[in-house]
Amino acid sequence: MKVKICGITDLPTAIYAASIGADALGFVFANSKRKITPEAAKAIIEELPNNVMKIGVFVNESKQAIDQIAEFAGLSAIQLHGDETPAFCKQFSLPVIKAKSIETMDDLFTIRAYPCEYILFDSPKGAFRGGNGKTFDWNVVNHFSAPEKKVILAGGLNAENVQDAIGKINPYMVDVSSGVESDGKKDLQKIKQFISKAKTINSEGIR
Ligand SMILES: O=C(O)c1ccccc1N[C@@H]1O[C@H](COP(=O)(O)O)[C@@H](O)[C@H]1O
Repeated sequence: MKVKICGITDLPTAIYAASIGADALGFVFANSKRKITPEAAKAIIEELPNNVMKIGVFVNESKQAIDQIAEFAGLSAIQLHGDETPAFCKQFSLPVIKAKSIETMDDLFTIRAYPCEYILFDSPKGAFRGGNGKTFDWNVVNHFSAPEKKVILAGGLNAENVQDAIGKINPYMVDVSSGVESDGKKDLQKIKQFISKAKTINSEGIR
């Protein structure tokens, strides 16, 4: 199972997560308690191995700003976590992850129209557009099928629930932010536990 650790704001955490198997790291450029400047993200990204995906998280940002930050910081993919349309998502040369808040089955119809390689299922928005540490009803998405898309599961995941989530949904990747923090800061022990749990379960949900 692939793992993304989101909301990276410092180099030691990024290096540690990459060294123990994180496949992707997320840098939030949107309004968030984890917001990072393009300069700080660039300084971290320059030190990371090539095989780790460097994902920029944006909410209702302009294409021009996204392109500028992506090139400056050295991003390898773009996560659009706001109200971006399918036409907006189509314009980028980097891979796009379109995030969708899931409440009812209707939310699954709209996501199929997005011309994106990746779709990300998250909880309904809270104080911020994402990163609120809340789960959603996984039953809504556990029969979702779109063979041409890679599904990323997010929203309130942690070391205690990630194996159940994988067993139920069998996503391409799991994404966590709040669930690997203590007192609002990334917790290396929690990152280690999360990655270890996510990577010791197969697609049939067998540990
Ligand atoms: O992490 C944030 O602060 C954030 C802010 C704005 C948009 C998205 C954000 N993060 C994404 O939110 C989900 C769920 O995170 P959590 O594990 O429930 O805290 C995840 O996709 C993050 O990439």
